[in-house]
Amino acid sequence: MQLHLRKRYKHFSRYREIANVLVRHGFGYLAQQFGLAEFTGPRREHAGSREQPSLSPAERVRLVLEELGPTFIKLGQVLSTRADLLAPEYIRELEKLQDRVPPFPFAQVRERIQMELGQPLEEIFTSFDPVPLAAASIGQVHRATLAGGQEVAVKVERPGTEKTLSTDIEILYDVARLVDRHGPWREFYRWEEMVEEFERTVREEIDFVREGRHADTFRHQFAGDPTVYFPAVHWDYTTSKVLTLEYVEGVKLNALAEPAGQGIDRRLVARRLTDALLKQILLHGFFHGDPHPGNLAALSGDRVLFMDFGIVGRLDENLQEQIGNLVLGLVRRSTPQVLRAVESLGVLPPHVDREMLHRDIDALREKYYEVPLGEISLAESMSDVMTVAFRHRIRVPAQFTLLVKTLVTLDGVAVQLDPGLSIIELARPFGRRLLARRFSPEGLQRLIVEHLEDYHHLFTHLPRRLDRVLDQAGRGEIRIKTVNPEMSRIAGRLNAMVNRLVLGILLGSLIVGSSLLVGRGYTVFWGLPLAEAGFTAGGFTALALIISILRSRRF
Ligand SMILES: Nc1ncnc2c1ncn2[C@@H]1O[C@H](COP(=O)(O)OP(=O)(O)OP(=O)(O)O)[C@@H](O)[C@H]1O
Repeated sequence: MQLHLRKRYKHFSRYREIANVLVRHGFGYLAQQFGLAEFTGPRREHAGSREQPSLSPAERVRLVLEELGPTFIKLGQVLSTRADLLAPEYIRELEKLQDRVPPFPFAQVRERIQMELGQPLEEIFTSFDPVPLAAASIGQVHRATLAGGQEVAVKVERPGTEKTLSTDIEILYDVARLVDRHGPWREFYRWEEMVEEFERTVREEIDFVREGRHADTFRHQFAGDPTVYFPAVHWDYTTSKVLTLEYVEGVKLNALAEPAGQGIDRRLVARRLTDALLKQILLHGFFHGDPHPGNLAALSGDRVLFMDFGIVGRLDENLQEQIGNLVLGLVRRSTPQVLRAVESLGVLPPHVDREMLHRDIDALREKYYEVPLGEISLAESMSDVMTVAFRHRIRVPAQFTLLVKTLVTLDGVAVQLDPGLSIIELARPFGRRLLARRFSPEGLQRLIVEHLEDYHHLFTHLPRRLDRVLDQAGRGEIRIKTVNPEMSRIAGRLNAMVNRLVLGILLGSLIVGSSLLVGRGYTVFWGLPLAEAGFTAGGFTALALIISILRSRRF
């Protein structure tokens, strides 16, 4: 297997780094399969190998990704949402991937701000805390005050992020194409497509203008809602590499340790958070894709603050409809309906064992049949569904897996705040609303208007066509013609074979017949002996037979 030559030399040192990390953690065979073996010496595998027999393969995968830096950490985090692709032990390990890194120096923050905003830091801000509030691999957040007096949180991109990302993504593409062509898993996964999807996600995440727009969208959708809050964006001080947000002080949900701590009603916060996310998912089709407790805080009056809008999920109408069916299924407690919706969401592999799939689906139905709605854990039921998808290699859309991951994260956060909370119970009114919306006069009208042209065509032509068909049926004149292109090819071949057989028999008879007539003195026209005439005819027949065989390329 050969990697693309030009790229190989352009990114030589990075390739070598990746190969060595793989080998060090006992994945030398993978380096080989990914075409990276040439970047490591054969001895290194043993000399540098840090493989610890006590660590499971999943743990070692996590260590590899952590060691390879931001792109691979992100890759691992994205993969941790793909319960349809990876076994549960890998998902659990990848979920642990930490994006905490040492902050980059304040001098670089200052330089970046001046370069991006075109003014020295001191002219824009009256105060700027050089110690970041948080530092991640893509950026770090500083607290500051604008010249106008507004308190802000400034997120600055880590220098070199773009370059490292581009190199790593080029390498990932290169390896993916190679694996698609020769790898052992090419039947099941389209690796290049997966890298494309990943690239789209991370590029979106490192573009702070997009993140700002996401924040604005949420702010707009929840304008006037006193239960949740989304910080405002200071667009004059925002570029793709610097994001300036209104600073909002709250109690992070991961710091809400005491049941009655900090005068906050944990149950109310849990309920409001769940409600807001369900609204985003089921009504707006646009949701916060990373609601972990570090990205959420409680404000006074138990208002929920959302932060970090780098990862958002979008549900197109079709997906929203299927998810709507899923929720309706949950509300009606009809597991078959839930599973039908999931089945129609996914891409079934060509050789799926349908019988086994249905057996698994039945087992799920039985598992949840007797359980009261309020006691069903959303996280558990979703992961059960994803396990079935994984077992049968059903590929589900990335947006759906992000949704599942979001719901599972929400389940964790909300249940920790209020162990008695049931997301499924809270989804019930949305289910009703969805039903009402779908079957309301406006909903039906919208449906009809959307399909008006199709219906118009159908209704204007249908009576005439129906009339003609019924008329023919009445006269017993309906003929059904089946065309099988394979059939006519086989028939053609058979014809040729029979012709050759007939020629062969004719040739045999001519030779035998003519031999019997030799020396008998029988003649045909112009005194030509009959036996010779027979042999001549045999010669021509033999020639025709040879030509026919040669033309059929079956000599
Ligand atoms: N508007 C804000 N007001 C107050 N603090 C904020 C605000 N935005 C971000 N922060 C603080 O900065 C931290 C990191 O912000 P954010 O999550 O956006 O950065 P990140 O680099 O994407 O981090 P991660 O990927 O780990 O979530 C938050 O956890 C919070 O403490």
